[in-house]
Amino acid sequence: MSDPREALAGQLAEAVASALAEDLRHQPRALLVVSGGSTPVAFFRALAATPLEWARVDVTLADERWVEESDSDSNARLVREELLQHEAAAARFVGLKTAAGTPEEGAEEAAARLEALAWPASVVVLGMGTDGHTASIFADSPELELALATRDPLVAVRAPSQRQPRITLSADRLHRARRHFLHITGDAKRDVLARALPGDDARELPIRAFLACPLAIYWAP
Ligand SMILES: O=C1O[C@H](COP(=O)(O)O)[C@@H](O)[C@H](O)[C@H]1O
Repeated sequence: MSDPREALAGQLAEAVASALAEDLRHQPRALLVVSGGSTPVAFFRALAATPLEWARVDVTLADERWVEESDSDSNARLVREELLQHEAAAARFVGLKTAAGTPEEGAEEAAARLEALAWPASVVVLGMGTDGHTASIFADSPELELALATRDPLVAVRAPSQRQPRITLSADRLHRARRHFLHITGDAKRDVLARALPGDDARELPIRAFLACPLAIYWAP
């Protein structure tokens, strides 16, 4: 039997590519918002190998750690190394990290970059941590209420549970997409999602902010 996580990544890549192709039939460019972390690597590799009019695709991130792109924790680095390859090398990537020293100082420039993109996004692919966070919307961050409520596109985040400051697309901006996918693997994340589904307090489990809209859940053991 094939590796279930590889198979899941392939199925997700197929669904995302087909959504992008569908939107490209009636608009000049399509926007794809992806998450970082470890889960998306197999998905990025599968998507990068998929034929598509990539030169008409913009890619940005749901969130970023405020680290240099040379840092192994950089989500931009992950996207460049794993997604913007092969067929997908022609896509245009717009990162969230700027030259500013802090996400608070860099948020305005990053927001201006986002405003130049064609919203609504065609697809947002969310991830989720075992603490129920998604993007960089963390239950323990002082910016939690802001990230869930603001109409601003970005929020600078300093969560005590995280080593680095971060920047995240707000829940409102992440909602501005035609299609939402959640990509998770493993029993621990399945159990967190099972706990999140019957409740509605996104301050406890931020993933709940995305359970009230259509969300295609891609899970494998
Ligand atoms: O910190 C992050 O975590 C989540 C999940 O990451 P994973 O390593 O468990 O796959 C991710 O969705 C988010 O973009 C990332 O910055």
